[in-house]
Amino acid sequence: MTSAPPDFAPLRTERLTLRPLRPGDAAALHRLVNDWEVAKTLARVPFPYPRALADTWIASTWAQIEAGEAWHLAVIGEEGGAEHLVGCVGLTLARARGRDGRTAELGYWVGRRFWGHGVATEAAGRLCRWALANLDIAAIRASALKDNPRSQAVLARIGLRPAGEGVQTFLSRGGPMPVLLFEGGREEITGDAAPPPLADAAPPPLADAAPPPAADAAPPPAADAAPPSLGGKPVLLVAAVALVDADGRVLLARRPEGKPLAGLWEFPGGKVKPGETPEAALIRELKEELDIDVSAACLGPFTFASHTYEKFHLLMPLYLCRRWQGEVRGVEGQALAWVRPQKLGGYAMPPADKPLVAMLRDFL
Ligand SMILES: Nc1nc2c([nH]c(=O)n2[C@H]2C[C@H](O)[C@@H](COP(=O)(O)OP(=O)(O)OP(=O)(O)O)O2)c(=O)[nH]1
Repeated sequence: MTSAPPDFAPLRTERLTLRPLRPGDAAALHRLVNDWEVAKTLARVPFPYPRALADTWIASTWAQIEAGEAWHLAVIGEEGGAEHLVGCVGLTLARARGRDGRTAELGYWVGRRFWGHGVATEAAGRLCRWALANLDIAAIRASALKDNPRSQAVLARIGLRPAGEGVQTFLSRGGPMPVLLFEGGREEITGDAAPPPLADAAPPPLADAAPPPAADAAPPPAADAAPPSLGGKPVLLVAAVALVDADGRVLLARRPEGKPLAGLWEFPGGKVKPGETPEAALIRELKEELDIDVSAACLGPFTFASHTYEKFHLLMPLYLCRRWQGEVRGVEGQALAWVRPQKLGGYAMPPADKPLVAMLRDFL
């Protein structure tokens, strides 16, 4: 069994820290969970809860994090400058793949004296968003006892939706109990079925912001001309690139937690700012995001995406680039993957990218 704490950077929320459990948490954990009001809501917790079980369980959570099987974390709050254990939250990878990919099972409990403050929603929501952005999962499942409306409300607030009923064995209750099942995908939980264009990305002009007057130029648009829109939605112009290395592999970058569509893999790039050309935007983005220098001459127009999201219409020229200067690195801490064209389909990507992947596979 693992004897060193797992390598896991704590997750923070406004009021809480989620970090691996420590041996020193065992006494507080035992005190909080060896409470009938808490234990009776939990399937895998016996009651009474033996003190020694706290030590064994903490050690087993380390091994599970190291193995990439489950992430059970201590929820730590602060009171009067001192840290204290408030509860636990965990996600366990399901063995079987669901329809859209792997799923993880969510569980949590909060010590009775911390009830009623939104702790479970804050901690479980944070862990779910982290997991969707960093693990290879497409959905999260959970269950709550039929007679536990508080927990059902927490799951609904995180974005999980009812998914039927079931029966589960509860150690604490000594037998099978009826439960309600819940499930949520990336869109429900991260709330970005449709990433809104950010304020600074308000529909960029498709031409230069202030074209120099020229004698033979076409007449400027009337001052009250509507901003570019397609199908009644503002246009979001994004420039992206398929960087191809000497082995013919394509670079994908993972959208980090906090951004719309977090956890999906994309072609590096970003929004074209007012007054920029797509090439200039890409050169800037590649420096900012990957620390490489690319010249416009090395950006070959390849194809484009035209996709209607709920709040905007995305127009995204995709360039091909085989030459750049510098070592590619994820400056913003984003995960990167060099992927063989035939394997691109195995990466969850934004809906707009699906046709691009098929074209790249055929072309490369
Ligand atoms: N870069 C990139 N964006 C994509 C792809 N597919 C896709 O739908 N998009 C969408 C997601 C976003 O709504 C938008 C890109 O916006 P972004 O927020 O990543 O742009 P940015 O890098 O300028 O971000 P920021 O500085 O404003 O945070 O385009 C893709 O393959 N690459």
